[in-house]
Amino acid sequence: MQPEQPPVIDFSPFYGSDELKRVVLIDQIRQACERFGFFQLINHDVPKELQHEVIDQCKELFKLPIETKEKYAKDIGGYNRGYECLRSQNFEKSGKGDFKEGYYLGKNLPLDDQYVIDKRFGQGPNKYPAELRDPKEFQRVMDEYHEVMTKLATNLLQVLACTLNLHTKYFEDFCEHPVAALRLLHYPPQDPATTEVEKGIGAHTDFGAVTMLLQDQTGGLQVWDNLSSEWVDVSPIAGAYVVNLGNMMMRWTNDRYLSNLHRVINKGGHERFSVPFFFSGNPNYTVKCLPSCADPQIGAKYPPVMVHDWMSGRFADTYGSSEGKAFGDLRQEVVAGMNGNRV
Ligand SMILES: O=C(O)CCC(=O)C(=O)O
Ligand SMILES: [Fe+2]
Repeated sequence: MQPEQPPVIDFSPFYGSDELKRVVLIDQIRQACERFGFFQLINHDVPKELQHEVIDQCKELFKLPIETKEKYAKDIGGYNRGYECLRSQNFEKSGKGDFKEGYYLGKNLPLDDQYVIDKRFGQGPNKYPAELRDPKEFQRVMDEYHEVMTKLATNLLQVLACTLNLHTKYFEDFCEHPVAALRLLHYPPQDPATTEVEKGIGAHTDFGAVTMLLQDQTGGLQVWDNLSSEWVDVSPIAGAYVVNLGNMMMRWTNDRYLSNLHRVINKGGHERFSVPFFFSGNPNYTVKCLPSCADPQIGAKYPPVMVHDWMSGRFADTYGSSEGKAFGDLRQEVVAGMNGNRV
């Protein structure tokens, strides 16, 4: 089997009124979710200028001295916001740690928000570094971008509902007051002479429902192609989102849709910037096998789980004392899913 890149899908029919084009869009997304769990989305409604501003602000942020960035460390103060230094994650456990630094942001919630009071996963205030050249502009760009991406994810979930023969509004409650994180990422250039062991980010699957990633033109992202058993590049397309489903969506669809392995190796000699947006839904929502995905013989393979519990558990796995699941564990989980009975 020849390796294949995930498909590029035109989202414009979502905004139009041509029913036939909508049906084609739904079919394309369904096939991509079953085959790869990955696709690239073009002709969405996120302004290109805002995307450029986000990448520019990333560059400003990571230029700050390490002592300044460490003042905003993710480990200080909870809420899953702030800076994570180079090598702080080690997905494959085989090398020195992933060669990237990151910065988590979310919706900037006040401390008296009920979800913050209830200590719901990922709900809280942002950290905006005061040392930036223009801190106010950083905040404006990130807050605006978070809002626009929340809307795009909500729109995409409407289409996903249709791909699963569910009502367009099926995921509406799930999309209310969502756990939604922006992760600004900076990958310094790797030494081209190093072995494959060195990774920008080691092979892993994402935890949540859907991830929508903005990447610059550097390249380096790869996804596992199960049919050819090879890593394939996800080549940068200016302005496009690399969309992938997370483990929660795989579980929700009873393994019908795939949460696929991906990794980054940045050997092009340039620094790389990317910004994944992780959408995981309302923390109080209970995810249980979708009605259209239950297996005729065995029904649901997994018990229901609350979004808050699922996300807290998966994050503890990755950032906890054991520093994450080994590649083998994650892989096994995904392969088990792919071999599972499909509806
Ligand atoms: O930077 C990328 O292209 C991938 C990032 C990623 O997979 C993640 O943060 O989960
Ligand atoms: Fe990822």
